[in-house]
Amino acid sequence: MRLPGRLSAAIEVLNDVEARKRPVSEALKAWGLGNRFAGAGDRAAIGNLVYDALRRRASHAFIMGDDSARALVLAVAVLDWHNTPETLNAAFADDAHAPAQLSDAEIARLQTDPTTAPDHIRADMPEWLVPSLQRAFGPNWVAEGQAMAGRPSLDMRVNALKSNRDRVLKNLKRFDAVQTQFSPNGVTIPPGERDSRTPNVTTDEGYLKGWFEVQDQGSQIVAALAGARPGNQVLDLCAGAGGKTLALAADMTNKGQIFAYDSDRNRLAPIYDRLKRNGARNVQVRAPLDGALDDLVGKMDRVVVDAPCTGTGTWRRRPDTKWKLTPELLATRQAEQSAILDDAARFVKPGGTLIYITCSILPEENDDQTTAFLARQPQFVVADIAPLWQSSLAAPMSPELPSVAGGIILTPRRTATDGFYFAALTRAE
Ligand SMILES: C[S@@+](CC[C@H](N)C(=O)[O-])C[C@H]1O[C@@H](n2cnc3c(N)ncnc32)[C@H](O)[C@@H]1O
Repeated sequence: MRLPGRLSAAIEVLNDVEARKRPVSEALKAWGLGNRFAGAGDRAAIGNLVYDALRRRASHAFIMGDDSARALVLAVAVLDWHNTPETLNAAFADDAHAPAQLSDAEIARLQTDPTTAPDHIRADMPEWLVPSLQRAFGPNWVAEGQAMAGRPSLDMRVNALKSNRDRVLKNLKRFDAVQTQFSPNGVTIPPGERDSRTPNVTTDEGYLKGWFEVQDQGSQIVAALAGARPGNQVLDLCAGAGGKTLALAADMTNKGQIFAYDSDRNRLAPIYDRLKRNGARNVQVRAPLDGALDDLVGKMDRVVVDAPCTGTGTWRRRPDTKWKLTPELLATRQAEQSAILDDAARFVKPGGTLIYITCSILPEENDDQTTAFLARQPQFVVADIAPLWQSSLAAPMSPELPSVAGGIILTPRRTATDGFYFAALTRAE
């Protein structure tokens, strides 16, 4: 397929997402199944167009004066992929699968000065979140939003139980993988431009042998900050598929014990295979049964709460969810978070630490939760993150990261990672 056909396909996929209210990944998959002539390169390019269109939906719709799928895709083709309207129209004239020619009105709209847009549109953020973003980032909130509308890198955590970073870098040299800035075990492949394909590293023999896991550097940083050390007793209370569990097991060099729990069996299911592939032998998976964790009360050195959240920190990867978030969903997640924090507190032994993590940038899910928890549970105090950072990570902590309540916030703009919140809460002796 040439670019005109790929643009038409991207328009079709976006219309399908809108009409059927289906997740974009599903719509892309369905398009691929219905158009088997399209090769891997075509599917990657169409995916890039669709995701780019959703990442900058508000600012591109402002420029075009139109938020239709066609307007968004044309804006990506010209403004992000640097085609000119003239070359597009010439290519469209030659291609039976092309969208209709760009009209004079569309070409004129593409000249719109984006700096004339209201702030939330320049930031490509839902307007109702502006007060939250201002609270989290002060005057930098527009720049933070703009960075959140970019493409993410592909990050991997080297599994020190089975390999080392030099070996993995050598193995992934063909993808131009380089070391991550902060995570001492991280490897990253920078995001490509336009129709570049993200490599499927999960077919690499190194991955299959358990040498590395795909994990955003932000997730690696917060797992490292959790400070799990060999010999510790650790409860990973929201273990899900085990991304953090595996990192904790490696930091503990398989010594001590991790208890991995999740209230959702389906989410927990992949952890068994992943533990095997990673050679993580100090993890006991606890299935969600009544009383499953009763024997752990008051005994844990670390309790990690990687809480269910709105996922606002991952909007570069799942930009469709940016426009679907509602105040009701946020309120639901907040209620879950405070209940889980209170549940988690009972497992922490005196002198132990409760680690609170979200992949959200919203203060309602972050500092507000920390502050409210400390008020409800006065036997906990917030721990200083600076020494944790210094002893666990490869580059200094930027003074921008600390939040008002004593946590830190990572973002694409600050750390070239997904958005994450981390707070360490220590129980008095
Ligand atoms: C952010 S995800 C965890 C991701 C995982 N730690 C990782 O690194 O791959 C949050 C998880 O919390 C789980 N969860 C939600 N409510 C819970 C509860 N009350 N107790 C334990 N887990 C819960 C969800 O099922 C979900 O898997």
